[in-house]
Amino acid sequence: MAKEKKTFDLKEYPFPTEEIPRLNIDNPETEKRIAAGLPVVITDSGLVRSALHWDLDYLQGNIGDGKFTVYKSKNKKFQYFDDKKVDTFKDFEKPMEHLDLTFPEFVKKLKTAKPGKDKVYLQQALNEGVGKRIVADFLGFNWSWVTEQQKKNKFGALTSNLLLIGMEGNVTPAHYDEQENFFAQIRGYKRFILFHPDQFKCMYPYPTYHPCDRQSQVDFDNPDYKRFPKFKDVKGYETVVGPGDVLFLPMYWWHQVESLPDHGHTISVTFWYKAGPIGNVVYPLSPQQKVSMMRNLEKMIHQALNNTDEIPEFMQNMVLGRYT
Ligand SMILES: O=C(O)C(=O)C[C@H](CCCc1ccccc1)C(=O)O
Ligand SMILES: [Zn+2]
Repeated sequence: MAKEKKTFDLKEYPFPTEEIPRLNIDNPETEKRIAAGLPVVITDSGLVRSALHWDLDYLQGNIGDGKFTVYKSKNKKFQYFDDKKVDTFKDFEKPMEHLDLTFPEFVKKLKTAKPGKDKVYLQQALNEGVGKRIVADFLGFNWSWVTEQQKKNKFGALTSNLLLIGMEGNVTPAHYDEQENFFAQIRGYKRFILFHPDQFKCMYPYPTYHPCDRQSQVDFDNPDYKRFPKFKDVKGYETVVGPGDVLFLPMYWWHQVESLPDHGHTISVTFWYKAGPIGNVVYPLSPQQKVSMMRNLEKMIHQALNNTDEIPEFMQNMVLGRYT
């Protein structure tokens, strides 16, 4: 008997979305979608079968007594920013605070946070510093399947497994990553809203030299349609992943991630892979290739002018009235 479809009371956004297919690992369609660079929720993969018992107590007792990267935000949004680019933007206001806490310190903050007060989000790459039972759980992941997918789809090297422990209601605002990602959900429920890379014109990312490079400037909770008029035309895909689900999140696909309110804290692990070799170029270029090209051109102009203040006028002089 098929599992009854779980339904959730989800916040409405001002754009249409379609459901991302949920397919069993043995369904031939699943590998077809991965090969086509399309998102898919893979059920029954057992990818993180050895971690499904993880909860705060178990992790606190076994993850080790090192420090963990924890972000603190005054609101529910945890917008990533690149520390290395902060000083090129004098008036940049950090959207969240970076703390280094022991696991017990993190758990205490998570458990004593008052609603609407500071929220916290642990985001730490799993490395050899963890306790031996966590190492054993990590070795118990379904590495044969995920490594087979890496090879079949000619992904590059595995770069990191990020452990994510978020409070209910935490939001990672819309952004894209330059890596392929198998996102494994261990505990709690996360809503993913995705947009195809060809929606770049509706998402208005920050400039590449900005600390929030790769992040959309549009606030989904209060879109500024004057500055970002094409956001009105955006269309997305969405799903809610629960324990044991794995979302294949293809490189350059935009995504916003929300730990469902009122469903408790969430625990997830990412499997990020570098892009594979480019191979021969086929025309017309794909949206992903065009985004990569735009990034390279922006970086070249930034380097050549060697002055961020001159970039807007330079770019506008090149395009306005000539290509518009
Ligand atoms: O797995 C993904 O790609 C996600 O976006 C998951 C997201 C947290 C990601 C944090 C982050 C964003 C950008 C750079 C480095 C780290 C969540 O689950 O809240
Ligand atoms: Zn991401």
